[in-house]
Amino acid sequence: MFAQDLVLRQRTEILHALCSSGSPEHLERVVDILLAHRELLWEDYHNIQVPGRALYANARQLLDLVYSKSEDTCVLFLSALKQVLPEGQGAGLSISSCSSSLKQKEETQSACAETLLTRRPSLVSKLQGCIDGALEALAASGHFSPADCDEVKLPIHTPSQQARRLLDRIRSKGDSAASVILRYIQQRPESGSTPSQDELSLPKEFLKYQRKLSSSVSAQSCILSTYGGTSHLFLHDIYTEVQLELPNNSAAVHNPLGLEDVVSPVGAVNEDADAVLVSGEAGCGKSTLLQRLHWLWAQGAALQDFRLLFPFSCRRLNSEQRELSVQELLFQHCCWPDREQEEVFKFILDHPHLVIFTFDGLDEFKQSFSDEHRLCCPTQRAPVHVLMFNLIQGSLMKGVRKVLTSRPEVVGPCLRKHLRKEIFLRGFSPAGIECFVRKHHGDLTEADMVIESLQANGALLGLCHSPVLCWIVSQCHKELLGCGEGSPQTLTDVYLMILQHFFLHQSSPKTNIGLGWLQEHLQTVLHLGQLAFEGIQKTCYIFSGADLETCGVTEDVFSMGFLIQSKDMSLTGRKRYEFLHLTIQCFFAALYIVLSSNIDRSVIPKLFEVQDMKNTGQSSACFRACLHSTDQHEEVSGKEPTPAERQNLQIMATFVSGLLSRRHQRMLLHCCSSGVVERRGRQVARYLSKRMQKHFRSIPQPVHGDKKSMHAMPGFLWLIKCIYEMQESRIAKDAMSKLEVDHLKLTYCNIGPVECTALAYVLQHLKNPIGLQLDNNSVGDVGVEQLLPCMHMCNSLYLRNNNITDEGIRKLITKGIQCKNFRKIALFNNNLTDACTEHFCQLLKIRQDFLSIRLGNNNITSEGAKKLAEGLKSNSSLQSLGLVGNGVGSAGACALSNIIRNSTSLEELWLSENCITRTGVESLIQALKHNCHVKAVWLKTNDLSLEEIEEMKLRDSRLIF
Ligand SMILES: Nc1ncnc2c1ncn2[C@@H]1O[C@H](COP(=O)(O)OP(=O)(O)OP(=O)(O)O)[C@@H](O)[C@H]1O
Repeated sequence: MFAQDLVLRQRTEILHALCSSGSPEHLERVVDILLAHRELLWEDYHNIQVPGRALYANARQLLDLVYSKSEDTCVLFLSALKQVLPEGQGAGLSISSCSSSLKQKEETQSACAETLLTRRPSLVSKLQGCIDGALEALAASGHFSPADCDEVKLPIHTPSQQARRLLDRIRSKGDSAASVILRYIQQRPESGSTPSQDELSLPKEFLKYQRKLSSSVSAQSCILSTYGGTSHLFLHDIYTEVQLELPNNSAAVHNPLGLEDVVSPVGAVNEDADAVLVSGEAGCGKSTLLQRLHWLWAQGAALQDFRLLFPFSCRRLNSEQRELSVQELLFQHCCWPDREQEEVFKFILDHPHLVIFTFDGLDEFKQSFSDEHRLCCPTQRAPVHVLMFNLIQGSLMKGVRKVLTSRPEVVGPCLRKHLRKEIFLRGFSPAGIECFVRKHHGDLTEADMVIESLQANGALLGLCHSPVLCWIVSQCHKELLGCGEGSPQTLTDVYLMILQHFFLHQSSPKTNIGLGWLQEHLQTVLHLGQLAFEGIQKTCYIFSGADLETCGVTEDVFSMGFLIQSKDMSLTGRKRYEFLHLTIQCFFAALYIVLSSNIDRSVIPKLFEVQDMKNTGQSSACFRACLHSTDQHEEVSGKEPTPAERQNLQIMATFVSGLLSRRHQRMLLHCCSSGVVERRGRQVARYLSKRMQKHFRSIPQPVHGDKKSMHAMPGFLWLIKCIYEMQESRIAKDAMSKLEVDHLKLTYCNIGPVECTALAYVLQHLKNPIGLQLDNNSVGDVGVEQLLPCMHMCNSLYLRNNNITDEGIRKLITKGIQCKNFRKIALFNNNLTDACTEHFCQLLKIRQDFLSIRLGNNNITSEGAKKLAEGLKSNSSLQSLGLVGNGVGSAGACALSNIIRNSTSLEELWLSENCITRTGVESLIQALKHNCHVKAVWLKTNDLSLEEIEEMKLRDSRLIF
């Protein structure tokens, strides 16, 4: 449905949403946005805001005007409405399409007055807190009379209305009054991202171009593409905060990063570089985060230091065959200036700090990043990859800020040295999952039921940290709620659910009951599968009509929702298509491998050799050549896969494992002979086992006397995820039977809840218990819960820096108490408070063989220390207690002293950085007099003077300052 229709049909609801509070604020904010985008003219504004007229009448006038203007105006109006209305209030309002055709409005304003208009929404909010100062500045410069000031300050106006009246009055005072107010805001210390000096003299053509680009970016970013196939949804309605972290996420744990921190100075490691990288796994929300930034910029709500934002999609840049200059790249791929191109471009070149580029999906780019081919001249033509790499490293257009997104594997040292900073995107937090589900479901009861069913299924909840999976699960809530015991456990289960969901929506419910639905749609699956499979082989994610035709994909497939029309900011006019999401393309490719009779026997083994490809290059060539009857043989077969391609192949292999698992074989038998299905299933099981054995053999032998320790090699996590997809304990047992290590180290491996599920699934089959070291990952409370099934195989568990809270500890310790092998735990730098010490107290009371508890860098106070002391009182085994960097203070130290006095096991107590004063240390000294077991008490960086330290050192050498 078109936006104009929606404005008409929803007139009553819109009027209610705008006016029911009785305040004109919503209406005025919508008008601000429309004015800023020049969708309303100044006369329109006066026709709407008639003083003394009823609010409803003003709102009706606005609706009439918007409706009578154009589809574009209605699109912007609806999106402004969504932006302005409080959460939930605009839930029922929707939009069906968003046209990106742009109009050029008559340009009459001079530069500063123009800035006041285009920045009206943000200026209204900035001026609210400083109306008096602004009026003083205008009065001092002679632009405002006392009567003007009184008029603005009328007590009936709210602060935001005063700000609007002030801006309205400045309009009639001319450009120099406008420049006074811009300068005033700029000079305020707290003004943040205010207009710079340059803005005061921005050329007219540049401003026009800026407006055109902004409207274009706004139209491109307002709707979320995953909802494009079957329904339309405003990004603003569904966008949910995601977790952003700096590489050393200790700062983020205590101080989460916000969206604007992507370009803020926080975490910058190389001030000379201009490129920021946002990295994260497939489907974790990188493109959506950029889309949100684009949208906020176009609305004047973020990144306002940048006057121009050029959004690029690497996926789309792949199809650019021509050599281009930078100017052509910007204007042809993003937005074309209607006049004075040279002048506009020159201005851009002269003011790089006003410009930001975004490059989405660096991993999808066909060429790997390289800085070998240098290019400095912005008018020189070059292949697009050369241009892009030179822009990123700053040899072209130095000073332009760049935001890149990519999957992590793809970022090599060559790119890394050009990065200002890297930010990890970790998908949704548990609260984010709930928030997303609530936004997705208008119906409260339905949302509650979905949340409840997720909470009852830890594996699925873990998967939902990935926004794309959270979207699938929400989309398929009916299937989810109806499946009872058999609710999805694996990635494959979730993708099968969305497949079934789209198919069921397509046909009559009766015909699809049972396992026959796949058979019914087999031809469609195979056609889409072939398209996906061939695409993956050629690094092709965008398809032409001809590609579709070659694979037999017909028009009726579009309405199902798997394929969407590709967004394109360039104006080629040709229709292109892409899968709803890259992971869906991988899933169809996997279905093709599993179901097609044209697939060569060697494809599955080759797929599982993907990890070796980078070493030999040979397997990849074979894999590429496996495709039956392809013309691209020669073109593609000799080339080594890029890290991103390798990752896609890994995702496909994961799906192939899941599809060929015994639990899904029955469904496949409706489409394939049992011989084929079983043979392929056996092949997968054999290869998984073989790969795992090979992996274990590569672990170096320990030096004599040392424990045998294994640091996970690349591919280990992928292999265990494949094993988990198979859901056959026999395979997990077989794979683990040969692992003989004492310590398994998986630090800095991007381990989240999903990986924890798979780890626990395989580790529970170990022959002997191990130390499991998972420091510096994103395990979180959900991940902790997923690890519980393998706790009995862990003699020590290291979970430093993993975003774990007291709730996670509650579950962990409740289980840990029952696991007799479990004796050591390290939880440095998590989000723990005194509440967790209650559980440790229990553990200490019950387990007289527990050896070490490390709780450094958390938020434990004297109360927590007292609880630990209570537990220690009846414990005779603990040797080491670490509380560095908490806040136990002297009261905490005194409580622990009471324990030290009688302890026969404690050897080391870590109390550095704990605000302990002389009183606390004195009490420790007294306790140590009665104890000869304790070897060291660490007390560095506490509240002690140098003299006190010198004196106390002499009193007991076991105190370490
Ligand atoms: N912050 C968010 N709020 C709401 N939904 C989101 C958010 N992030 C992602 N999604 C949902 O997840 C889908 C996939 O996200 P997105 O395409 O941004 O992931 P990605 O990391 O770019 O994936 P890939 O690396 O495969 O390109 C989106 O289409 C959307 O439905």
